[in-house]
Amino acid sequence: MQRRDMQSESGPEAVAVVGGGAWGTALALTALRAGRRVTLWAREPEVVEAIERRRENPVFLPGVALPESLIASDDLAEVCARAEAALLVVPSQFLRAVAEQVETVLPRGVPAIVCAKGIERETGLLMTQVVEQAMPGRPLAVLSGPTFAAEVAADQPTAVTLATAEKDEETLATQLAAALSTPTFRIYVSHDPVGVEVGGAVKNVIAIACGTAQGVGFGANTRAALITRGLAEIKRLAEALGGARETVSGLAGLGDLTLTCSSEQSRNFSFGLGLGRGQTAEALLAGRPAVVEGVVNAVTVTDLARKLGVELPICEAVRAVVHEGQPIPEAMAALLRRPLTREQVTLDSPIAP
Ligand SMILES: NC(=O)c1ccc[n+]([C@@H]2O[C@H](COP(=O)([O-])OP(=O)(O)OC[C@H]3O[C@@H](n4cnc5c(N)ncnc54)[C@H](O)[C@@H]3O)[C@@H](O)[C@H]2O)c1
Ligand SMILES: O=P(O)(O)OC[C@H](O)CO
Repeated sequence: MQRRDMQSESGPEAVAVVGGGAWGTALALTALRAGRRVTLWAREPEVVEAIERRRENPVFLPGVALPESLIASDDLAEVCARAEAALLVVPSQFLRAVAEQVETVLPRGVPAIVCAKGIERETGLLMTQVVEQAMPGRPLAVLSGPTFAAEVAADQPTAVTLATAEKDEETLATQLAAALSTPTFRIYVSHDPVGVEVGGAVKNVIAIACGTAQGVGFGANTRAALITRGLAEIKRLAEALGGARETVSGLAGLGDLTLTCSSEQSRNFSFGLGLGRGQTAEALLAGRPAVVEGVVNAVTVTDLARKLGVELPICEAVRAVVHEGQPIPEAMAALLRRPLTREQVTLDSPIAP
């Protein structure tokens, strides 16, 4: 593919960020740094009030100073009225309901960019498929990759993937990438939303497995095995859904998997760590405002894989431990008892520089 000068594309000036959690707040800050006018919708009036009065989101992203130019509101219509692009940044299981509301107030033809990571429980649909139903006919993209909100907010160098749903949406993808990139937030363009989204959903579940392994006292060997075999699970599911294995080797697959599986900053990894140390899932989740997507996605990805006849043994083990009460040693023994098999590693096609 020919390389294009993305800076020359003109994109949206006004951006609505729908979702005032950690990631929505960090993305709002990034869009401001990229020179956009940004409005942020938060569901909780106390979050809106704290941003407007104290210039901070103490509930979801404490300690990060937010500039005066960030306009926050709990009125979705006000936030979306003049937007030229909308970032949808609510947890996966709430995305449909929120997208349906956004559809009623976002001007026609304005693109929606999905920033949630997961699969919908009731339908088994990917997030862009959910939004296609909730906001029919909208130009659509998905943004994903290795991004801890706090590090993005701190302006640390970060790279992500932005994929458009339609192959012929090259202009949309490049415009959005140019509009939201900063000197430290580097957006690569892809045309494989399926590969991008499967990576984002499944890595959360594998991160729970890695945290659990560390929690019970296993070290680097076990983590490397889980990451590598977890990547194989992502590739199998992505391919079964029509995605490309090359995408899974990229930022939204291997990149995000490596990040989330290796750091206690990850909510999913630290949830697993707690499980491995003997805490219950209920106790670990009680009273926390932040989402641990891998908990529900352990069910959604395995339900989907079972329907498609795809084997995801690590995700199944996480589901059994978190949702079915299987003791961790039993789940680990079952994984290790699986028949020995050939390691099927096919080379990806050459990648453009
Ligand atoms: N935090 C990160 O570092 C990060 C990075 C990349 C992607 N993501 C993804 O972004 C999405 C949002 O995560 P986050 O980290 O911003 O959330 P968060 O854990 O910081 O906050 C929880 C969010 O859920 C919202 N919420 C709670 N109940 C709701 C309801 N009934 N309806 C609608 N919204 C409701 C809250 O308003 C809040 O915005 C998730 O899919 C997550 O995987 C997060
Ligand atoms: O904290 P986690 O585990 O939800 O991960 C956050 C982001 O998805 C990392 O890319």
